[in-house]
Amino acid sequence: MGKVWIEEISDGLYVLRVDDDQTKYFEAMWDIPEGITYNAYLMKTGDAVVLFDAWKKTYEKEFIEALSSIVDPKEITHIVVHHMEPDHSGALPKVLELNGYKAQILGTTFVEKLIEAFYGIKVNFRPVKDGEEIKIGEKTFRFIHVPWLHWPDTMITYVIEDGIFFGGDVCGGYSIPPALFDDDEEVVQNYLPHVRKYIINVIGHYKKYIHQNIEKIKSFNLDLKLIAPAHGLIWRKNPAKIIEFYEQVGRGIPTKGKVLVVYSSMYGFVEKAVSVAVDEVKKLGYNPVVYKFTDTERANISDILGDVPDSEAIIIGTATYEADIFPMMRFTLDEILDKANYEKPVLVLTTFGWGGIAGKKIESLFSKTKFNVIETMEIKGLLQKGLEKKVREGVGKLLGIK
Ligand SMILES: Cc1cc2nc3c(=O)[nH]c(=O)nc-3n(C[C@H](O)[C@H](O)[C@H](O)COP(=O)(O)O)c2cc1C
Repeated sequence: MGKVWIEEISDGLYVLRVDDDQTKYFEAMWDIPEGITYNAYLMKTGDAVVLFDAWKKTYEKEFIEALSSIVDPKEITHIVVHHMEPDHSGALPKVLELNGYKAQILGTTFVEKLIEAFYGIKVNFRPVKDGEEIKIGEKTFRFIHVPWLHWPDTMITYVIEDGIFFGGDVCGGYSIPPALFDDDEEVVQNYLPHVRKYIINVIGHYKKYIHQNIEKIKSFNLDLKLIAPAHGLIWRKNPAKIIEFYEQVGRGIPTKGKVLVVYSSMYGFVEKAVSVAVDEVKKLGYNPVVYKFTDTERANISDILGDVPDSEAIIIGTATYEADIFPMMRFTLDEILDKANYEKPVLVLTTFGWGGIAGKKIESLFSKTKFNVIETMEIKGLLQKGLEKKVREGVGKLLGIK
C-alpha cells in the first residue's frame, strides 16, 4: 500500500492523503501506472470540526486511523461533500457510523440522493445553494456549484477569511507527487502532464463546462491563497497556475511544435507510410509524439487522450479491417472524438488490400467534430516510392507549410 500523509498545513487545517499505487485502471477504465492520490481535509475552527470529503473504500481502515489520529470521529460536526464519486465518498459511511450520524452533511441537493442511493443511509443533510455563505465555527464558507466538473453534484468551497479553495476534483490530477505542495518547480513540471491526462480522461466528455465553470469561479474574484483539491498537489506557491492550466487544457492551447501521431499496423504497411510522415514532421522542425498498436506494442489510450489537448496537429494511421477501421484505432478515435474534441488539423493515412473503407469512415466520424481533416490518403498495400512525395506534401499541408 502507498504512503499515508497526515500534516497540519496551516493553523487547525489538516490534509489526509493516501497514495493509491494499487489501482491499475481508474474508474475501471483509465490506465494509471502513475497512480493517484485521494486527499481529504479536516479543519478545526472554534467549536466546529469540519471534514472535507474522504477516501476510496479500499482505504477505509487507513482513513479512519488517519482521521482518529487528529480527532475522535464523534467530534466531527460538519462534513462537506464536494462530489459523491466513491473515490472520495467510499469511506464516508464508516465515518458517519463512528460519528453516530450527528454531523451535518453539506452539499448540493444531488448529494443527499446519492448518499442514499450508494450507501443506503439517511443523513443529517443541509443542502447549500449556489454562492451561499455559511458561518461555521469562526470561518465563513462560500459554496460555489460547478456542475459537470465532474458530476451534476459537484461544488467547491471557498473559505473567505483564509482564501482557501477546496476543489474536490477541480484542480486535481493523476499521479503520486513526491510532495504535498507545489513548492518545487521540478515537481510541478513533472506533475502537470498527469493533470492534463486526468482532465481529458475523467472530465473530457464535459469539456465545455471547464471553461464555463472556471469563468464562473473567476467572476467571484476570489483571493486565492491555497487550492486544496481531492487529488494530487496542493497549490500554495502559485495557486493561479493550476486554474490557468485547467483553462489551457479546456481550450486546447498547443505546445509549440508538438505533433501527435497515433497508428495501428498489423504487418507494417501503415507503419511504412507513417514513418515517412514522421520523418517529414521532424524535417520540418516539429516534435512527433508517437503511439502505436502493433504485434509487439499496445499504446495506452489514456495517455493518447492526454496528449491531444496541447498538440498542434494530429496524424492518424490505420488499415481497413473487415470493411471498417482497425478495431483498436476505432475505439481510440471514438474516445478522442468524445473526450478530446478540439479544433485541430488532422492528416489521415490509411492502407487497404482490396477495397479501402477506413479512410471514408474516419472522415465521416471526424465530420461531426471540431477537428479539421486536411487530407485523407487511401494507400493500396505498401507505400510505393512514388507516393512518398504525396505523404510528405500531406504533412506540409497539415502543418500549414506549402
Ligand atoms: C484481419 C484482416 C482483415 C482485413 N480486412 C480488409 C478489408 O476488409 N478490406 C481491405 O481492403 N483490406 C483488408 N485487409 C488488408 C489490410 O487492410 C492491408 O493489408 C493493410 O495494408 C494492412 O496494413 P497493416 O499491416 O499496416 O495494418 C485486412 C487484413 C487483415 C489482416
